[in-house]
Amino acid sequence: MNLAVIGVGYVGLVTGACLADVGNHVSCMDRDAGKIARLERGDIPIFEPGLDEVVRRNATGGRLTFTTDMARAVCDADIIFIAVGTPPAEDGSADVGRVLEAAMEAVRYIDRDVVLVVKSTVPVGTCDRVRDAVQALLRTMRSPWKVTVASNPEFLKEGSAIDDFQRPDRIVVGTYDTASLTLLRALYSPYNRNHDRLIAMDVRSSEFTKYAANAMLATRISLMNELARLAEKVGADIEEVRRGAGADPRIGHHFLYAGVGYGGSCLPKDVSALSRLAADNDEPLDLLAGVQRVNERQKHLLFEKVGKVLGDLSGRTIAVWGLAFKPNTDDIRDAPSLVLIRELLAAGARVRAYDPVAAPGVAAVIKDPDLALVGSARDACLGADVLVVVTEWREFKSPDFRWLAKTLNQPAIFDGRNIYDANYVQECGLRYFGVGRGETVIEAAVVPVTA
Ligand SMILES: NC(=O)C1=CN([C@@H]2O[C@H](COP(=O)(O)OP(=O)(O)OC[C@H]3O[C@@H](n4cnc5c(N)ncnc54)[C@H](O)[C@@H]3O)[C@@H](O)[C@H]2O)C=CC1
Ligand SMILES: O=C(O)[C@H]1O[C@H](OP(=O)(O)OP(=O)(O)OC[C@H]2O[C@@H](n3ccc(=O)[nH]c3=O)[C@H](O)[C@@H]2O)[C@H](O)[C@@H](O)[C@@H]1O
Repeated sequence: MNLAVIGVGYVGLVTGACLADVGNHVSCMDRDAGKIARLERGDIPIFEPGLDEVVRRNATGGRLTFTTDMARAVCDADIIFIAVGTPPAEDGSADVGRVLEAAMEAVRYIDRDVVLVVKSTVPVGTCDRVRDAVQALLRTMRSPWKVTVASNPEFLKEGSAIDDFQRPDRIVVGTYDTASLTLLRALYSPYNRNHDRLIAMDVRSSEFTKYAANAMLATRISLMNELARLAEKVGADIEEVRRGAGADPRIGHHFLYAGVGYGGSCLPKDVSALSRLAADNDEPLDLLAGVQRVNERQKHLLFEKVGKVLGDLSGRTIAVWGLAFKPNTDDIRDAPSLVLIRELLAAGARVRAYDPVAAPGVAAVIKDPDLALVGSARDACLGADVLVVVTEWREFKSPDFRWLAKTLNQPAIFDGRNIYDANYVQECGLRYFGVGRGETVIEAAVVPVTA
């Protein structure tokens, strides 16, 4: 099929590249000329494992092209995907302005009947708005073409986006008519062969499903983070609790990790947008308000812990491992690391931070002479008092603890992701502070620090 993808970000680029990889011809359009120029040179603007290979293969094969020109992008297209951003507006709702704008601009240039698929995450009712606006435009233009709108939210995760797209748990499609459902079913058939993963529904339910899923995920994390705080107080280890509770198949082991709060471009903004939608419809979601509150508080946890142990942070040097909001991405949108670093700097500390890929993003948003973004995990620890682990990149999982014990001035690790064995770390000569891992461990480990 001939496809156009409008908005070439984490979702648009993965969608375009993967759909080209199964034989479609995909034209990817973005209004960011710098991004398109890089893509045309074969330079992938985001870090996403495996993406560069799929993009190169399909660009070389002539199935994947990039442009800033909407007319070029949509000519010949049977299906147009809208994958532009839907960032939070001031009141917490999702700003769907770019979606409407992109849809209207695309429709101006169509040269056949098309299905216009909204892939961006949008509040319930947005596809109705897009449909109405587009129909009005077609009437004004006296266009001979028919545009059918459909909803097809994306569930991929950054860091495993290619695999998630190619082997989806489910493909949710919301349509107003059977013809567009038939077309989308055909488009997704390569991912749907052995097991029917396509879940067809009405458009509003499809839009809602995306928010419900992210709200559910955020709720699990906030509940675990809240339980972790209590576990610490009552002398339990949240890691043991996670293993025990998660063994119940109704609960499951996935997405049950206590940590430094959820970040990224989606869970925070989608929970906030859903809360806004609920309030606007006089059905406030009390539970989600708590989920958000817990998450905001959790982002301060590491700073509080470091302060509790070191006391006055002024003049201290803190090593930070991990800046991206999660491993295997360079995305720092709403990353807990930013909250921690800003708090440390405000308290007068110096920060030496390392991330395998996300440092340039942080350098662009925090410009402070007391923040050094260094080239390796070891380098971050040189001259540092303590080490704080914020993102669980694989390369941080098994460090040389004895080297750390010798190198850090006040040998202590604050493990924001509970990736280390507390006993072993302590045996190696470091104090250990995890998340929700027992007040007894913490109490025993805390020793006064001399300046
Ligand atoms: N990042 C993720 O993992 C996921 C994101 N989503 C949703 O997908 C949507 C896109 O998210 P991302 O890919 O992360 O965003 P992004 O910010 O990485 O990319 C959006 C792209 O759209 C372009 N754009 C904006 N307005 C445009 C317009 N009028 N015409 C042409 N291009 C335009 C921007 O220049 C940018 O390159 C959002 O609604 C998000 O909630 C859904 C699932 C996963
Ligand atoms: O709508 C979206 O954009 C996407 O949002 C999330 O994907 P993503 O933000 O890429 O990353 P996640 O793996 O969900 O992690 C989100 C945050 O939660 C944190 N997290 C995750 C899992 C966990 O057990 N504990 C925990 O603290 C991560 O560290 C990270 O900060 C969802 O998982 C995707 O299904 C969805 O498509």
